[in-house]
Amino acid sequence: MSDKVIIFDTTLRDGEQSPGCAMTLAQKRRMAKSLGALGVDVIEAGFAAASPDDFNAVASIAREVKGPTICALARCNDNDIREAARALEEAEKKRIHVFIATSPLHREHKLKMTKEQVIERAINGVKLAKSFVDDVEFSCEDATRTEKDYLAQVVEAAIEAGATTINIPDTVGYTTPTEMFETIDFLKKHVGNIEQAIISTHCHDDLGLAVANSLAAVEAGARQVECTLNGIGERAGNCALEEIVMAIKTRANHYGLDTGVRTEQILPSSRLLSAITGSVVPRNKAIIGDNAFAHASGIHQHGMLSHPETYEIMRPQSIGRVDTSLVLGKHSGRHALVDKVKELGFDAASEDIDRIFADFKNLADRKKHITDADIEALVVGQANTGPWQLAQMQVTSGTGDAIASAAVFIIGPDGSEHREAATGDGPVDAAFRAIERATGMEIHLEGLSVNSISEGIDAQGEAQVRARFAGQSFHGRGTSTDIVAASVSAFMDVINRISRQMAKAS
Ligand SMILES: CC(=O)SCCNC(=O)CCNC(=O)[C@H](O)C(C)(C)COP(=O)(O)OP(=O)(O)OC[C@H]1O[C@@H](n2cnc3c(N)ncnc32)[C@H](O)[C@@H]1OP(=O)(O)O
Ligand SMILES: CC(C)C(=O)C(=O)O
Repeated sequence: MSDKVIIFDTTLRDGEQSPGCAMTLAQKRRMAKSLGALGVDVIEAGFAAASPDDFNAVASIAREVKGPTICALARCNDNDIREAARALEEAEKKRIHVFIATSPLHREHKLKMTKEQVIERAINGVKLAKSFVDDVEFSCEDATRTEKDYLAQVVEAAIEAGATTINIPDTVGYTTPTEMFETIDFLKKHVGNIEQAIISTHCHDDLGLAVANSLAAVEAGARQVECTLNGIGERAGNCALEEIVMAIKTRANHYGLDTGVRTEQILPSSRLLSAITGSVVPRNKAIIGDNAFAHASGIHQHGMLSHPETYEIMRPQSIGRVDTSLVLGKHSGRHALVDKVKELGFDAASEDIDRIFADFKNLADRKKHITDADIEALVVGQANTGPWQLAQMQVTSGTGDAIASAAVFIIGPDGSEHREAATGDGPVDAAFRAIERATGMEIHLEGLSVNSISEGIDAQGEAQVRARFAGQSFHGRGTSTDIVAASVSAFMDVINRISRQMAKAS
């Protein structure tokens, strides 16, 4: 049996079936290219018969995305299969995926078909698909609630009719890892021609078991896993691509298997999907959540500083993240604090670490987010203000042809008054330019993010600015109920940190 697990991505088909995740044609094409770069083996591009837009999405992905096999889903009905074949015409490598439900519930209440009628529809569907393409996948929808003997009969008939991949979906996320293992094992033992097809699995996450069930199927001999980026999909979602891929990679010592995924592309692809669908990844989400490689407690931070493997089973770079983050807060200890003091450019050996640590603990008890500027203020023993003061600011912006502009009035370190104005791509850009003019500092902006730190229409926004000046990195933070004011305050924070550093060095 091969030791490669085929990664079948269904973000654009099952993923799009999650409420709120509908994508436009252009967004699907962009996502498909990203999936190609990620190195998935199969992209299920859509359900061609569902709508003209779905048809066009499958057709354009088939035309444009080279590398992965492009797949289209179809019911066991002539029109769906013909539409799938037509949409796939220009694909370099193509697959038609036909399915029909096999469980008693679906047969009796939904399809209103007998066992024999379902088998007949499955055979006819696979044969028709086979008349268009060599690569035919057949799925027994709701397989995990289907009588095992009957499931084996359907699978055998589908392979006999020409299916080259047999998918065993846990359509409603009902099964358990042990049951999934037993189901695949049963099929291997009771389907005479099973060796002629690749066994696949497609698990939903209704009980939070999609990845565990997929891994159990793989342990039993499945060599294709169907999954979606960020785990999006019907209801609670599908098996998350990033989780299954990293589980197989990280526990290669256990599974002895591999995928062809370029894992360092996981985070960029995941972020693209979030941006496109607008669905935010929870902070604690495995692999891709903001906290997945963040450490906040002192004992863990000390371990991480001593050896990253103490508390990390994967390196953040392996999924495309720049680095681990040690987040300073009320649970941090002295080791992490000293590390941060050094990172900020101070000579920790000559600082009064006992005093700084005591002040830090006091501050952390009162403040949720401790920033670099806070630590710097603790080290230099001064409040995090000045020497530049923003006395006044006015911005204008609008839509269409309106030009964003800003005027600032800034008091310099020696009490001098600086009034400047500038235009920009938006009010924030205009304000930053005006501040640069007023202070005479040219800042290379590397990033700006604004997050809400409280709830409601009067929520506080927290802006974080990352910038470079004279080859050094600086961070600034600002808060306000006005996001332009928060951004400007963060930029002023950067200006002041640079000035303080320059004053100290001179
Ligand atoms: C588990 C899964 O994720 S399966 C994929 C689910 N995805 C989707 O449904 C998204 C795309 N679907 C659609 O756009 C629409 O449902 C369409 C265009 C496919 C069909 O629309 P309609 O013809 O209006 O049918 P509707 O969706 O209301 O009902 C489904 C019909 O397909 C039949 N059907 C369902 N599954 C299958 C199947 N695998 N093979 C054959 N027939 C099937 C149902 O019995 C029902 O038939 P009926 O109209 O004769 O009663
Ligand atoms: C069509 C099949 C594979 C499916 O999406 C499911 O059963 O969940």
